[in-house]
Amino acid sequence: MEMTTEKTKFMIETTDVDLFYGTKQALKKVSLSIKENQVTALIGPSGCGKSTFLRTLNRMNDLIPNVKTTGNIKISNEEINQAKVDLVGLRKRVGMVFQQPNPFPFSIYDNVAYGPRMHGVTNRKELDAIVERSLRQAALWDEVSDRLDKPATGMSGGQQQRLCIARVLAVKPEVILMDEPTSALDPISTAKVEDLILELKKELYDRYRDTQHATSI
Ligand SMILES: Nc1ncnc2c1ncn2[C@@H]1O[C@H](COP(=O)(O)OP(=O)(O)OP(=O)(O)O)[C@@H](O)[C@H]1O
Repeated sequence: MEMTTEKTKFMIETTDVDLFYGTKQALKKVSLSIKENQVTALIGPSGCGKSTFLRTLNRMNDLIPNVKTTGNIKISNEEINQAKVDLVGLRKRVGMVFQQPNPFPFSIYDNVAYGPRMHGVTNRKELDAIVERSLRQAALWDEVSDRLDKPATGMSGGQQQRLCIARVLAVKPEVILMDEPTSALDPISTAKVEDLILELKKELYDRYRDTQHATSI
């Protein structure tokens, strides 16, 4: 069932986005509008620029030397492709999950609490609640609630990827970018992550509906 708000708006709008790695052009005039409250997949041949495009949406390409991006990129109607944008704040709003699960070498709890702590949450009860909510949303709570203090690196690959999703959810992003999040996983873990993506669409839509604060994946 397609879910729409009464007034559906675009969460992401790009206009004429060009991107160069040095002299090599990887994106040419990409103009795209993506609605809120939905899961949108980008499909294309290897090397066509899918990952590059995703990274323009939270300015991750800025971390790569000699990258030049031009054009307009709006998230929730706010232009993000300009110097004055607060990149920490942007990456809180636009979270990212990568192909390889990349948990920090900390405990399961500290992985999820990392983002909220970075954004100023210090109260233990509040952090406990965020960690539980995020792990439940990532369909991981039942598997790890009795070993939150254990290293995240001891989890299976599929669990690690769901932990990375929980880590993103902990800071309540508006958009979650996932770059082939199941390609390194076995078929059972892949099915769990795919189910989770559809569950999240429904749950986050319900959660944010009242505040008109939506999440796109
Ligand atoms: N850091 C980089 N420096 C130089 N060129 C790069 C860099 N990253 C990607 N490219 C080039 O940009 C183009 C787009 O790459 P990108 O990884 O975005 O494609 P993709 O569609 O995600 O591919 P795949 O499906 O294989 O992951 C490719 O030609 C690639 O070689």
